[in-house]
Amino acid sequence: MNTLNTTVSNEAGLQNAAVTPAKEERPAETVIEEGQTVGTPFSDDPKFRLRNVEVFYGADRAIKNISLDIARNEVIAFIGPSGCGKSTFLRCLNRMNDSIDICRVKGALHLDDQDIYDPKRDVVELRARVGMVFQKPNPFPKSIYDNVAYGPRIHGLANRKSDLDDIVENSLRKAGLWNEVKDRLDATATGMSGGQQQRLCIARAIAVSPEVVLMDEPCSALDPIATAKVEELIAELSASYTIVIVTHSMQQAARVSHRTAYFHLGHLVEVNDTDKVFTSPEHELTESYITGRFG
Ligand SMILES: Nc1ncnc2c1ncn2[C@@H]1O[C@H](COP(=O)(O)OP(=O)(O)OP(=O)(O)O)[C@@H](O)[C@H]1O
Repeated sequence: MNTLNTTVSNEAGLQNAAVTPAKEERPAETVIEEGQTVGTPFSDDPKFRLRNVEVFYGADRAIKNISLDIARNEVIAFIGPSGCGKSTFLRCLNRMNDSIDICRVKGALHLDDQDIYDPKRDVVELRARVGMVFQKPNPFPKSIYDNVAYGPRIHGLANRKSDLDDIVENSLRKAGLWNEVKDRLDATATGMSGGQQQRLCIARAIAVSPEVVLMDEPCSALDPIATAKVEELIAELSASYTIVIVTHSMQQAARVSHRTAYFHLGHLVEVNDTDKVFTSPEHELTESYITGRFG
């Protein structure tokens, strides 16, 4: 395995010196061994098997030799300082990085033993299996009904109007939104509150029966009440789906996830059960981050 010792003081210092002068107390001698994640990055029942993943934006390497399994039906949280590569790594899982011209992904990335980056792979079908919810709710400027019906329609999941009605109702129920919107399904989605819009986007993602839902800071634009609703929803959805969530809120990671992965400067430093990460992290850098010494 390619090993590179990187003193964090140098690398992080260069990147953060201008913006975080008060938080420079990180352990000066901490060394990140590239590709050497501590804890439990692997699983006996992986949904995703990701090996030696590297992501480049032009010549810049944003993800550095990361290997990780994401287990079936687990909720795993990605945490770490801004710019450490959480979103970039998340977007590899359904090839959302394909739309960025200068982005190149290397390594072996498998979903149920199928190569995600197989050139013959149908990316539309992949994204139906691996849905995504973004930071800002992004409903289509259409009715509530049409937002949820959109995916099932383009994937031909319903032959009759009554089947489509059932999918829409079930998805809105699972997203905890049915009772709030059942009498105004024809109203425009952009007139809903931010929290409702985000739950609508979750309903839209699950309407095509995905196996995985990726969430990139899904609550960052929501107030505490709407956040609590989305977190409850994540707990309920985890019975049926594999969920990967990027979050800046350590409290949120602690509340919703089974395992937590700590990223640092493009490295995956530690993956462990969430309780362990927040009570007795194995890596010095994880501890520094969760105790607020930097980030
Ligand atoms: N489209 C892009 N073009 C060039 N570089 C990018 C692009 N997107 C991200 N990067 C760079 O890749 C690195 C990782 O960024 P990424 O957004 O994945 O980090 P992050 O941990 O999700 O950050 P944040 O918590 O701030 O959202 C950063 O150095 C960032 O500047």
